[in-house]
Amino acid sequence: MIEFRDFTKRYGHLTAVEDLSFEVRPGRVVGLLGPNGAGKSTSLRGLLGLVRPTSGAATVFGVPYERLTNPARRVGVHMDGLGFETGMTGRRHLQICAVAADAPRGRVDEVLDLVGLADAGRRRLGRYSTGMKQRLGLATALIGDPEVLVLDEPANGLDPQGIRWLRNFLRSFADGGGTVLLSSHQLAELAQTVDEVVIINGRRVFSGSLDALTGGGAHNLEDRYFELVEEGVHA
Ligand SMILES: Nc1ncnc2c1ncn2[C@@H]1O[C@H](COP(=O)(O)OP(=O)(O)OP(=O)(O)O)[C@@H](O)[C@H]1O
Repeated sequence: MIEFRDFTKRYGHLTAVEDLSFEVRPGRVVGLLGPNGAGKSTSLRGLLGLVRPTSGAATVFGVPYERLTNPARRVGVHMDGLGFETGMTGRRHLQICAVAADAPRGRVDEVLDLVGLADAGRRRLGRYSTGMKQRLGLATALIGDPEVLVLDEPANGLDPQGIRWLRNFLRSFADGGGTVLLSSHQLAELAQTVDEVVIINGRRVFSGSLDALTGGGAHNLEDRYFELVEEGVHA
C-alpha cells in the first residue's frame, strides 16, 4: 500500500507539489498524470526517499521507503535517469541487481524471459534500443519479486506489442494482489491500463476511479484530463 499524506515539496520559492494526498491499495493500478512540470517525478522521488518532503509524507507499507529492510524485495522501481552501464550486458546488469536485492540467481533468467529480452540478455546495453532499455528497466524493477511497483513513464519507447504486453502484465500483477503506481503522458493507453487516476498540476486536481472520471466511459479520458488541467478545477 502506498500513501501520500499532504505531501509538499518546495525548492526555494518554487512549490513543485502542494498538499498531495492519495493512496494506492493492493490490487489496483493507479496512474499519476499531469502536464510537464506538474510534479509527478518529484512525487515519485519523494515516495522513494530520493526527495525529502518539505512537509507531509509519502509512505509505502506504512513507513518511509528508506525504512524498509531490503526494499528491492518489496518495491520494484523503474525511473528515468537511474542509468545503466553501457558496456555491461543486460544479463550482467540484472545479476548485480539480483545480488543487491538478495534474489535467487534463477530470477535473472525469469525476468529476462518475462519482459521478452531472453535473446538479448548477452548484448551490451549500449546496443539496446529505447524499447529494450525500457524492458530492462522493468526487469530490474521485478528482480526482487516485489509486491509494489513504482514506474515512471513505463510505456515510453515501447512498440505496440510491448505496450500490450505491459498492460497485460500490470493487470495480472495487480490481480495477483500487487500494487502499481505509474506516471504517464499516454492518455489513450492509460485509459486501458489503470483502475484509478490521480491528476496533479502542482496540487491534486482529481483523484478517483477511471470510471468516475469518464462517467463510466461516456467521456474519454483525454477530454476530461484537458477540462480539469486547463480549467484548473479542483476535485
Ligand atoms: N531539483 C530541483 N530543483 C529545483 N526545481 C526542481 C527540481 N526538481 C524539480 N523541480 C521543479 O519542480 C517542478 C516539478 O517538476 P517534476 O519534474 O516533478 O514534474 P513532472 O510532472 O515530472 O514533469 P515532466 O512531465 O516534464 O517529467 C518543476 O517546476 C521543476 O522545474
